[in-house]
Amino acid sequence: MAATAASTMSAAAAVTRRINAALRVDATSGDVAAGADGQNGRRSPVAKRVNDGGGGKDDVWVAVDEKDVCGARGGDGAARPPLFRTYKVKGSILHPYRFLILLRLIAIVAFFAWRVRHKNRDGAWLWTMSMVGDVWFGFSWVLNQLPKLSPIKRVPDLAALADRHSGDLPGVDVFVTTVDPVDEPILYTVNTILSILAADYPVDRYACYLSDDGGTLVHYEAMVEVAKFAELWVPFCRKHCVEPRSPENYFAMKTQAYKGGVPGELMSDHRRVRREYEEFKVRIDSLSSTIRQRSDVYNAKHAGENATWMADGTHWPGTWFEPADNHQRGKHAGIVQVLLNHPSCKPRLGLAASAENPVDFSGVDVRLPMLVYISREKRPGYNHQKKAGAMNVMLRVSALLSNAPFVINFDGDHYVNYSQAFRAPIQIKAMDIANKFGSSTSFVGTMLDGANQERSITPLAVLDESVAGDLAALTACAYEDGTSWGRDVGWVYNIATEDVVTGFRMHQQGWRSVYASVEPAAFRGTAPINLTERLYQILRWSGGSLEMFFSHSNALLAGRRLHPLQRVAYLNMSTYPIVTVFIFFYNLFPVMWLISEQYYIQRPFGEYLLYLVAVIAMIHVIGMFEVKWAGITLLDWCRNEQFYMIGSTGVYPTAVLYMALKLVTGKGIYFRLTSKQTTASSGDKFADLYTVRWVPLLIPTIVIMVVNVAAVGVAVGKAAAWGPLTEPGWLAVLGMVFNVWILVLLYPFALGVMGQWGKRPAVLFVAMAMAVAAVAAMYVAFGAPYQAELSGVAASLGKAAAASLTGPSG
Ligand SMILES: O=c1ccn([C@@H]2O[C@H](COP(=O)(O)OP(=O)(O)O[C@H]3O[C@H](CO)[C@@H](O)[C@H](O)[C@H]3O)[C@@H](O)[C@H]2O)c(=O)[nH]1
Ligand SMILES: [Mn+2]
Repeated sequence: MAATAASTMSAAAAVTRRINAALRVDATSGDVAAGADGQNGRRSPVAKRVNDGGGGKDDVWVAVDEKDVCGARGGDGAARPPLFRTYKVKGSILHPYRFLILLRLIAIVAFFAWRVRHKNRDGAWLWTMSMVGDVWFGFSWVLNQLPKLSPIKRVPDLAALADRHSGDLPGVDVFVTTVDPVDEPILYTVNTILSILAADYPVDRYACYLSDDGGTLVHYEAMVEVAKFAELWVPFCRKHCVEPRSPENYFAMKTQAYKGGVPGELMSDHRRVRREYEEFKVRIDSLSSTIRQRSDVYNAKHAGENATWMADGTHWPGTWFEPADNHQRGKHAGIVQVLLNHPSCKPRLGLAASAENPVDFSGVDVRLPMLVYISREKRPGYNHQKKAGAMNVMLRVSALLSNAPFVINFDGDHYVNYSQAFRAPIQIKAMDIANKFGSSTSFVGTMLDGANQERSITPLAVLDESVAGDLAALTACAYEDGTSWGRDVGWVYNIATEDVVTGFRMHQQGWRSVYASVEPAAFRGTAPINLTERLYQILRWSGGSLEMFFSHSNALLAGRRLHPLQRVAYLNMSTYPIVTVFIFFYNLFPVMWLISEQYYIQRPFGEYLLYLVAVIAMIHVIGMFEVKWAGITLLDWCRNEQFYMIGSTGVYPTAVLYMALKLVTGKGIYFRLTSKQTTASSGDKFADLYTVRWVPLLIPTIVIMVVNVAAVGVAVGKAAAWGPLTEPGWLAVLGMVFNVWILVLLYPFALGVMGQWGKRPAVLFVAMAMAVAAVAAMYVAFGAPYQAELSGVAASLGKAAAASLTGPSG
């Protein structure tokens, strides 16, 4: 059942992170695009586009009839389309899927019963260990499978909301975090901010905050540049309804259907804006050297100084290029700068085309939303709590400046991919209100307005002295001393995955979450393509998950407000790495077989094999069903399987080891920031893929690869020594299938550690073939005669094959 479990969990892993995503409080990951054809009677142009965009999936999803749920009647008595629709997987797919799950459950139980009845006498310890592993495999599979029994998604009709509640959309505070202009390339962050500033949401109802944990002047001045460039970019987006509104991604796109109102002007406007964007990028790129040069000039005038200077000729309060006291990483003052103040409530139209303004904005609202730069104070001796600490500072500062009832969070490398995305969660909230209080449009409107009234503070026109003092206090490290921040208030501290735990706390308190999907995908982000970087990232995630299990945020300890299936999902989320310890040892099992041929995991072998094949086949068929509605391709799924095997041979067992050490020694895990690139300016966007950084984390997987290549070699040797048609011969070949399977799963890893050579996979195949041939030859020359002599040909070969079959099957 080892093999079963491996694949059980491969499917599990794919979904684990997805579960995580669905449970996140921040909207950044809470959305996966999988459009469905809304069968609403009425379709506005936007709705139509949305539906067409996601077309072709209605062979999987059917709308749930919600008449009585959402009361499709407006206050005026006229029938209205619902604000969003709920879809479930249609019966002809769902029923066989559930039936298979039941069947597999029965098969597993039968398998356990059979194994218990056929206890191994020799090698009892091996048998016992593998039983423990199998029980855990089965249990974790159930944890993973249960929450997926009834897939549901909700698709908001954004146009319906625009029609009914556009006047009373509530306030939203948008938080962006960044740390380092190099590790997290500043170009990403700049695009994140621009995509937010250009979002299709009432400009006077949202504000954008950037938290810069590096406290660098480069980031601050980049935001000054962004505020300037936004005056062109945002009205351009509005005028031509472009998507997506992150310029880098927009300009990288091929042609698309025009959605704006003045197609005739697109060409020239596009050309103009593109040129401006290129110049803007050059300025962003050279910020670092511009600031250095400026600082050199000022420092020359002030003998003995080595400061970093702002454009206005004053010292930058944050970190300096040349670290100095109070101006270095981890030790500098707090900074809050409002770069764009809150706009007026009335639209302000732009200027007609002229010599200075080549782009005609005469019919376009040119207001921009509020933009604030924050760098919290840093002092030695404080645990700054990474992103969670930054988020909590933003919560406080925004409470003073805009105090919106809703927040959305982006990492510095995420962006808004669909400009209407901010409306979707609001829409679902509106629906929620309608379900509770009835669906009179104007009444729901006042309720949403009510939510907005929580904005008790009128936006500040100017930041006077007293506000500046308050802001300084709110960004100070000492502010949270002796308070509940990080425990019962705000983002949760002392955990590597603050997002998951914060979401968990909210669910625990009775907050409900909804899985909404829009087409095109609402938000997008980047993932590291460098192998080492990616492994460290999933090490942080899996380590954080285990920490969660061994903290008071354990799902078993949550109160009754947590939905039972949510509890199961969180249990799965916080225990998923454990199973890989068993997978790891199963993968190493061929070692036994190389040393000696005396080991069995289970007898009688034929039946054991039959059970294995059955449960493995079933898990894959179940996975195929999930692929159907997950909106991923078969290739995506295969890649997921591969990456899961890579993670479970090195990273996840390491996370378990770390956790065990932490429990014993009380020392936590140091988790580092995911570096987004190593080759900052090398033009080749795949350069990172071919950079190997040797770290101990790579070793376990390499060992497993070597062991399995050797096992293949021995199997080939056996087949050659005894002839492939003899019983020992074909058993050896059969056993090899499992080793090859492991190697296929680890193939991307092998390419990854080859670095530049990875561009030529043929090299890998040749090297593998040579290694296999060498081991086979060695076996024929030394191994076969020795073993034949030692234990008698027939007996030994039967067992050897058994070991090779069970060994790698994890
Ligand atoms: O001291 C710090 C460290 C990190 N960050 C920010 O936190 C975000 C996430 O950090 P990153 O290293 O990029 O982690 P990822 O694994 O890519 O991020 C995922 O996983 C994290 C931990 O679960 C979540 O916080 C993120 O939202 C989620 O996107 C980035 O915007 C960072 O700028 C800070 O603001 N301050
Ligand atoms: Mn990230």
